[in-house]
Amino acid sequence: MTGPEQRDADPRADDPRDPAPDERARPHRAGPPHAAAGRGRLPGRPDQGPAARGQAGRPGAGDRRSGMDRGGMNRAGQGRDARSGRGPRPGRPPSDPARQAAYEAVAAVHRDDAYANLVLPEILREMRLHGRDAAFATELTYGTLRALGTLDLVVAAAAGRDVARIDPPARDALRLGAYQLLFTRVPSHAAVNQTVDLVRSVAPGATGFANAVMREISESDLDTWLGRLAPDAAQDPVGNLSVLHHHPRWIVRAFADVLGNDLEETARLLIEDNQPPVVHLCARPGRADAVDLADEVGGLPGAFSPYAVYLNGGAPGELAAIVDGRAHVQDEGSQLVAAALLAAPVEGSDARWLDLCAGPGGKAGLLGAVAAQRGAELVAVEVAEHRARLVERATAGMPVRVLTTDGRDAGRDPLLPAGSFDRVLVDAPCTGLGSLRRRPEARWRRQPGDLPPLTRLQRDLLAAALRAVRPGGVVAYVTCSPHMVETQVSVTEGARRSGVEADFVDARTLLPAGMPKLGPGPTVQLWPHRHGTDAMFLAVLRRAE
Ligand SMILES: C[S@@+](CC[C@H](N)C(=O)[O-])C[C@H]1O[C@@H](n2cnc3c(N)ncnc32)[C@H](O)[C@@H]1O
Repeated sequence: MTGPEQRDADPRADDPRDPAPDERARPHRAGPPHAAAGRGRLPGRPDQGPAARGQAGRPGAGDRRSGMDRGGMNRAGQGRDARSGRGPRPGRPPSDPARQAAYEAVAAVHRDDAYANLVLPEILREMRLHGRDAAFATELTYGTLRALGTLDLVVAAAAGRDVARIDPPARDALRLGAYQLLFTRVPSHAAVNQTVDLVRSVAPGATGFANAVMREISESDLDTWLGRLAPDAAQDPVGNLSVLHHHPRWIVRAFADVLGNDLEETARLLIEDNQPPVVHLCARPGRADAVDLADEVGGLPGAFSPYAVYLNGGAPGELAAIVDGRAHVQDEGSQLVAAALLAAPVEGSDARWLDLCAGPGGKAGLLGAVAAQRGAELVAVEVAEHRARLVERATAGMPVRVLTTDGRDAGRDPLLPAGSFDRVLVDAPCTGLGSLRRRPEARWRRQPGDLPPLTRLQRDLLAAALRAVRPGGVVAYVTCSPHMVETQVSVTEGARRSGVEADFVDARTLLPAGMPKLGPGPTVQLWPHRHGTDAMFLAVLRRAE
């Protein structure tokens, strides 16, 4: 992806809400966003086997580069040369290239803390996989990682032991095999044989074990396994949803809390979270018009944001409009919350805007484009040096000044003086639970223990924003998480601790007319299953005169 929203190894491990670089647009669904098919089989493809597909493109042992060459960095920012996992052994019969690629990606995610959306494209490139093979490898990787918790229950039940007690290479191969058996149309015999071949090449001692486990899994279909393994819906509804829809229990609980404990709606959200999102473009104001851009790229104008275009397919990074800076890849929800900051009425001066958490620059790209139209200047603050450079790239040619500094110092830092900005955006670092569609492994990596440090940061950043905004000016507080403690609690606490008097603006009035299901206000929570966007939260505060 060439757009500014590309995520890299993330020092803050915050909300990776942006479209994944390898993400391909999926066909747009007509009509309002709706719950997709339940827990049935996902689209797979008939297995052709390595013989039918030929061996072209399979790298020999000599072609294999070290893990460091692909996938680059892990979450800790370490190179992958320290990887300890086993690749296929020379001379052993490897499985087919698509499955091999998926195995390598899943293993890198678990072994090296890699991000699937970064590591998989590298592996596909290295293995020279394209077309159907690349699509199959992507489906296997993303599907396996999304459904991991449920797959692990199945593998453990079939193996008669917890997955923690299975050798990691065999465990990852079995997870991929179970996914093929239960979630795709790959014929059972092919899923079993290919998985056993894969285990033979990565964990030869476990070949017989893998064969037995795969055969046991293949004895029952997904519904039967779920019926056996999911807690009873009447006794433990959250646990039941957690297994049925492959989300950790604490995340299901958090979503249900925000959705008023409506478990049917919670299920619709979980189902939507398991779908790859449609890729959205933002037609940059003054540089492109959304309707014209939709024509140009063969997409559809967005349902809500005046800047949004839904892509129908293809690689967004290759589009001329992206390459020449007329558009960038950005979820429609992100566009809406950035535009809401600009829609809030302010009296008097309106030329100094601040983006307090700007990297990698998606919203700064939109705010900067409007600043150019309105004769304003945007100061974009980002604490991480390399992300600040991404903001510069995303806002090239716009009236944007990028500062690499800590946003918590706003209102004290002479470069960000108190009471000097007319509009301030706090797009706070968060758990990213609102964009689980985009990062298949994220739901299993995130832990409740991530919340306290993030919420402290959120409150401090909001307090700094309230110090930096002038009386009568507005602050938009945004997260890509619907978790109550990151939204309502952080806003209330941040505002209280700032010592600055401020009032809520009804954020619903700042969104396009006719948007459905925005709740009672004054804050707004967007949802994938209601609006087709990431689950963005928006609160708008006006500093008292
Ligand atoms: C949710 S992301 C912002 C996304 C961005 N607004 C966009 O639309 O592309 C949060 C950003 O805040 C940055 N950040 C974290 N702590 C910060 C701090 N104390 N001051 C400034 N930026 C910070 C992170 O590095 C990260 O780039």
